[in-house]
Amino acid sequence: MSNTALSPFVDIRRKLHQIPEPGFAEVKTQRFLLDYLAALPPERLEIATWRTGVLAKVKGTAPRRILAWRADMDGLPIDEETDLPYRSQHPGYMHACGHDMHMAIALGVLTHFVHHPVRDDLLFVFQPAEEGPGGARPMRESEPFRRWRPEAIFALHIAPEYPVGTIATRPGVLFANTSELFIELVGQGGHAAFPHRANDMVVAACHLVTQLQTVVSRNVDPLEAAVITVGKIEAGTKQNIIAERARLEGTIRTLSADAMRRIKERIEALVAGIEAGFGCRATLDYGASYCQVDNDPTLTREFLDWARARGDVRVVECPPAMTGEDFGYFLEEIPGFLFWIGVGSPHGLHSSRLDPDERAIDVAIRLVTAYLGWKASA
Ligand SMILES: CC(=O)N[C@@H](CCC[C@H](N)C(=O)O)C(=O)O
Repeated sequence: MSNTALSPFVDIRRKLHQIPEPGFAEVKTQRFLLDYLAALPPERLEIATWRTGVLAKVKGTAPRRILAWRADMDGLPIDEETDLPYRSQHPGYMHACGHDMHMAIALGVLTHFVHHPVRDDLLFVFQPAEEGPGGARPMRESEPFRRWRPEAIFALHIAPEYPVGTIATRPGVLFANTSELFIELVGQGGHAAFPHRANDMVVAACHLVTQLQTVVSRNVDPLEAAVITVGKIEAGTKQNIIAERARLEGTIRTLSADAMRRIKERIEALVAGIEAGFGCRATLDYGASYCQVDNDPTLTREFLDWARARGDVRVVECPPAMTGEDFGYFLEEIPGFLFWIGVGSPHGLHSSRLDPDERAIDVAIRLVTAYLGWKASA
C-alpha cells in the first residue's frame, strides 16, 4: 500500500506497531487508544480503563443488549528484523502477533458505529497481556467488564498463512489449551577438566529436553493433538566451566483439558527422574495457562453462513490450531467466537520478520462492521 493513500487505520496500525509493550505494561498503547477515543464525538461513547486495558461502549439507539468486540494489546519480546520505516521503536519488543492490526481494526469498527449507531450497545474491549500472563480472565472479572457484561463476544486473529480476503474458523475448539513450562535444574558446577567432581546441568538439561520429546510421541494417543515445545534454554557461564544451573522455558499445548492433565503428570515424573538420575534439584513451574478457545457452535455456524452469503471474502472452515489465546476465558462464560483473517505474509506469527499485508485492515473493518451491525439490529 502506498504512503500517499493510507487508510487512516493503516496509519494507526503503523503508529501502534512502533510502540510494542509487554503485557500489563501497555502504557503508551493505552494512552494512544484513550487519545484516539477522546477525539471522537463523546455523545455515544462511554469509556473505562482497567489496568492497562481500555473498554469503550458505543451506545445504541434503543439497546436491548450489549455485544462485544475484543482486541488484544501487547507485543512480544522479539527484536524486529524488518526494514519497515515504521518498525518497532522499542528495542527488544515487536508486534509480532498482530495485536497492532487487531487494535487498528477494532478502532475502525468502533469509529464507524460512533458515527452510525445501531440499535444495541457495542462494547469494544482492548485487553492487555494476551501473550502472558493473560489479561482476559482478570479483565472478565473486572468491575467495568461486569458492569457492561455482554451477551456475546467476538474477536479475530491475523493469519499469515491465508491470503488477504480469506477468513477461517470452525464451530467448537479452534485454539488449544496452553500451559507455560519453566524448569530450573541446580547441580554442582566445577572445572571443565574435572567432570567427576561436578554435576553438569547442561547434560541434565539436554537429557530432559530429549525426554520431554517422548511425552507426546509415547504417552498421547496419536489421534489426539498435543505439543511440547522448549523455546529457551539457559545454562552455564563459560566454555570451560561446568554449569551449576540450567533453566528450560517452554509451552504445552493440547486440544483437551484431560490431555493437558496427563501430559503434566508425565512431565512431573520425568523431572523427578532427572533429579534422581543426575543427583540434582529441580523446580517445576507451569506459569500461566489458557483454556481452549471453544467457539459457540450456533453463533459460529451462523457467522460462516452469513459471511459465505455476503460473498466478499473467501470463507474456510479450518481445523483447530495449537495456538493459544486467552480469549478462551471470555468464551468460557459468554458465547461467541474467534476467527482467523488472512494477512498473507511469508513470515509467520512470532517471527521477527512478520509483515502482514495491511490491506487486510480494511477487509476486516468492512466485514466486522457489517456483522456487528447486522447482529445489533436484528
Ligand atoms: C496467538 C498466539 O500466538 N498466542 C500465544 C499465546 C501464549 C500462551 C502462553 N504464553 C504460552 O506460551 O503458553 C501462543 O503462543 O500461542
